Amino acid sequence: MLDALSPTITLNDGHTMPQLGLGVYKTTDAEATHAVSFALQHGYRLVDTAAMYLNERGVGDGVRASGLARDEVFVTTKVWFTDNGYESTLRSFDESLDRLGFDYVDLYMIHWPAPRNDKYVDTWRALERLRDEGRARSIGVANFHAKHLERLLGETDVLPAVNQVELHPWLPQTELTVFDRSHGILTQDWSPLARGHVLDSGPLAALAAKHGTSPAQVVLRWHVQRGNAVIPKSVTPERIEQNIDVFDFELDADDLAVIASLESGERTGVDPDDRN
Ligand SMILES: NC(=O)C1=CN([C@@H]2O[C@H](COP(=O)(O)OP(=O)(O)OC[C@H]3O[C@@H](n4cnc5c(N)ncnc54)[C@H](OP(=O)(O)O)[C@@H]3O)[C@@H](O)[C@H]2O)C=CC1
Ligand SMILES: O=C[C@H](O)[C@@H](O)[C@@H](O)[C@H](O)C(=O)O
Repeated sequence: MLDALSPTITLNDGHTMPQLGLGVYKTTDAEATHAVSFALQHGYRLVDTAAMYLNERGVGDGVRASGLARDEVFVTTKVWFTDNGYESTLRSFDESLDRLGFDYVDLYMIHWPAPRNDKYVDTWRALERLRDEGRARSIGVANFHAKHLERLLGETDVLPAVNQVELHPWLPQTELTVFDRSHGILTQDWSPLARGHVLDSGPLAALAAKHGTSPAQVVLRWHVQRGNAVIPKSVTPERIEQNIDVFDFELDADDLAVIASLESGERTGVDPDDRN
């Protein structure tokens, strides 16, 4: 069992969260169990799932199989947008906890604001209640544009701890990251490798050669060096190990300029305003 390899970040509610963790989107229960247990034994301490991934059972089993105690692992899950709304969120949360086999999660997030349904403020009130009850230690949002956050901040009492958004060299989300930070909200980057597609960019191969790393490590180093949290997904043992091995080298200003030149605005997922 390796000690924790990722530094932690203190959230605006005082809890600490590992900066880098494992994503498990598009993995079956069985794949999730293997990947989670392997990752936890190799230095990871955070796993990111969602009701929509249909693998919370596998994630819970992976945590139990790892040999770590529940309180050594930071588990995050999310309410899917079709369950946005007060009562439906409380129900969905109970179902997630049941599938995970835990009596709390470390971070519970609104998966998408789904602005046309106009239920994300009610959803947030349900999360505030879960936080008061201690069943969700921290609460956050995902896929929120600044305008969605502004509305939440204006109408509710508890600040989201995290805004988990699509972010990678093609889509660095600099303005949103600055907005989040100005409110003490930590940006957590999803699809940090643009689902693997950004890794073929020629300039990354040169940076990887310069640092004696892989292109994925260069990209993940860029994420952590910007001060964001990040959740790369892999079910491949060597990649799982490689992806957290990014805390002992530094990208310099020239490297950062090369990565900045990859910005194209291209998303791999939908724009949050279009998901309803
Ligand atoms: N809140 C939201 O709406 C969303 C949240 N997420 C979260 O973010 C996580 C990460 O995003 P995701 O979309 O999965 O995509 P990532 O950007 O993490 O890319 C994952 C892909 O890259 C491959 N890969 C991983 N590591 C390496 C490596 N070192 N070298 C080469 N290829 C590699 C993986 O292959 P393999 O597994 O075969 O090794 C997989 O195909 C998700 O799993 C989920 O937890 C994702 C999407 C939306
Ligand atoms: O967490 C997973 C996501 O929200 C998933 O729904 C999206 O990444 C989707 O595939 C998209 O294309 O936008």
